Amino acid sequence: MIEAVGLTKRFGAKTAVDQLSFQVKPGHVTGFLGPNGSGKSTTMRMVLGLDRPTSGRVTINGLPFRELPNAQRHVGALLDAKAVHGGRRARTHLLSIAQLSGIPEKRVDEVLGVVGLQDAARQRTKGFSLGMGQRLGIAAALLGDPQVLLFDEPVNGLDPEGILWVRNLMRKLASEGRTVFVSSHLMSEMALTADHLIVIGRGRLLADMSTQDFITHNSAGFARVRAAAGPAADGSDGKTSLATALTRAGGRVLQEPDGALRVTGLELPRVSDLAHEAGVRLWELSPHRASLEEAYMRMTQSSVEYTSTEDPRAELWEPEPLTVPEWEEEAAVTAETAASFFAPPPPGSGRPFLMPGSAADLARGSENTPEEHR
Ligand SMILES: Nc1ncnc2c1ncn2[C@@H]1O[C@H](COP(=O)(O)OP(=O)(O)OP(=O)(O)O)[C@@H](O)[C@H]1O
Repeated sequence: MIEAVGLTKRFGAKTAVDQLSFQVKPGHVTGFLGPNGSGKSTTMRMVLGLDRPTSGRVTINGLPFRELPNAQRHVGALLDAKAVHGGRRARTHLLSIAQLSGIPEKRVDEVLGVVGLQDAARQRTKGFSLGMGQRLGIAAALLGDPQVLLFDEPVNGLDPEGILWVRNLMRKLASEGRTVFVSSHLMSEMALTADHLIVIGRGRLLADMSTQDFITHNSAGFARVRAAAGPAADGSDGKTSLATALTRAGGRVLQEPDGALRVTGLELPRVSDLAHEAGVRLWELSPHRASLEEAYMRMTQSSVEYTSTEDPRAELWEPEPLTVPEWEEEAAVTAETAASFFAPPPPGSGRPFLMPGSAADLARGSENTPEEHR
């Protein structure tokens, strides 16, 4: 088991990892998720004794990595697949690691076979593709047949077949009772691979729960409804009349980019009845589930360190003025609205974790401002 308690790492004024506490248990694939720069690699480096924590501690089976007897035989890791001498052949690279750790030569050929590089064994690694490099890194991690495995972005550069292979390999390693800790920023991939998720943003813990619980807590149901173009029966704008009727009936209404409305808090038949009563014809009424990827993006959005700006194209075009109907403001500003869509708590159990930057946090005042999560 890997255990972090109050783990913190500062680089000068930069706090890369901030009071992280979590456990990674054997027999499971634990996904470690977070946006670019959120502190995943730094955390993994501290687990492996490559960076020293500023405060707090992290142990593997109760001991810091550096105090583990014959650590290389118990812990395998893929951190940076490019950290290989380009002039070396793949087999020679693995053989040198094996010899340093007292691992028999036969094992080198075994792992080359496991990762599908047997035919490239005698090629120099500088000619390797990104995907081949990843496979070689995974082979190195498997050399000592370790009980604890860490993989930093193992599917980087792999084709779909390679991604599927890594997914199955992680699951197989966990099913053998090993501790498997895998970092990624791809929520969709982790949802398929990991049983448990640890999500961080700006070095802080955002979620630590089973993948199933994460899905249940974060993929909210909603209805998509689209008013027919043109005026309603009373001559008013159909979409506005519909949104007003839905909001008055207790629904929460948000505008979709394509002009449809996203409604939570009302059953589909009720939406249909309300549209009928308002004299609005519908072109669409359908049930939907917010995707896990979307929930993850919402959760981590205020923790994203590197964000792009719009390309103004040197003022070659004028942005269109934005008109916000009255009902939209009413629906969008309540804390309940955002909280219920972004992170619906399970019935009777309260909120599972904080959603930095959500309207709910803002409504609570300075207690959880986005600034605090930096
Ligand atoms: N040696 C270092 N010196 C200074 N700052 C560092 C150092 N290593 C990491 N950082 C900073 O710490 C923060 C966390 O970086 P880290 O590489 O751990 O994030 P990450 O989640 O692994 O990102 P990515 O998904 O892009 O790989 C970043 O802001 C990074 O610039």
